[in-house]
Amino acid sequence: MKERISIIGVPMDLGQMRRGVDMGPSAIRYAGVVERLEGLHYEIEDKGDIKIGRPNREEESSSSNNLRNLKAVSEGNLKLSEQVDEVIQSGSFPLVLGGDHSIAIGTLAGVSKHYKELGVIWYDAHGDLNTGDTSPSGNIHGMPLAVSIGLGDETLTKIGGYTPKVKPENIVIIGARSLDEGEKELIKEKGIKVYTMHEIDRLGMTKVMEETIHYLKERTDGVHLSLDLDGLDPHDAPGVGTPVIGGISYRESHLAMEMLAESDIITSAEFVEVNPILDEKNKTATVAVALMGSLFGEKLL
Ligand SMILES: NC(=[NH2+])NCCC[C@H](N)C(=O)O
Ligand SMILES: [Mn+2]
Ligand SMILES: [Mn+2]
Repeated sequence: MKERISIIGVPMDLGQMRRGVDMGPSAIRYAGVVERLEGLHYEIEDKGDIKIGRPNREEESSSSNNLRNLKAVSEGNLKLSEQVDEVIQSGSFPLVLGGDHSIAIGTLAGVSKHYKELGVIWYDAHGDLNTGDTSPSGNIHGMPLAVSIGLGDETLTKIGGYTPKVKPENIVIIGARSLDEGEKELIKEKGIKVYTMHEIDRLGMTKVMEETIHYLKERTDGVHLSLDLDGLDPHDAPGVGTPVIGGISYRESHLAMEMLAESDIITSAEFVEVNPILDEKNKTATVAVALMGSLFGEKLL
């Protein structure tokens, strides 16, 4: 892992309907992310927050493409992609704090320029593989993984000036338990590797992570971790906008992060969907920071 970590906050809440997730970066900072990682002897640079515009009501309501707030979401993601690109160029590790999951579009647009065969671990209850055509909600936070493999509206797929960002065979989804019909079809059609809760129960997290790490090590030259806090069970991470019961536990998640730290394959990361308004005393942000600790090598002894 690199010695310097650059934190980028993205106060984005326009990729879904529940306000408050724009305060995620503040909640994560308040939970002590900088101190925690400094304690692990990294040099931390907090780049502050990307400015996210407000949607123009008229413009958005006149568009009929099933992509809510498309303009403001794509503009925010363009700025994010530029920041992430700069951070990597400066030799630092980009750690992006969300914000709803639509920001993965910008993160991946910035990261992927630097790798020929970028791998992605998508730790999430959802597949986020919808397009405007398949989305039941029109919420762009349900679309970033599809966008990153080049599917969906050009305004999103072209961010960064190239498409696609990731090959479907370089993706591993972990924790899935809520997939829309179109997403299920896409997973089969593209051969995307998925560990649903069924496989996690059956194999155990140790085996799931061993297989994931082995799989990605063989075929990629960098791996981005996109961790949606709703991948965890809502008991452990209640402050999320689209909770789904029966999720990955706090313990299993720590184990997963520790195994990633040992493997040394992660080259960028983002933690998304922390919504302090829906949270219980900042529990979800605190869990996010604890997981970052493990991801960056924290050990008890
Ligand atoms: N990043 C997330 N929390 N995504 C939830 C997506 C939910 C649903 N599949 C949709 O497309 O609307
Ligand atoms: Mn999710
Ligand atoms: Mn997600």
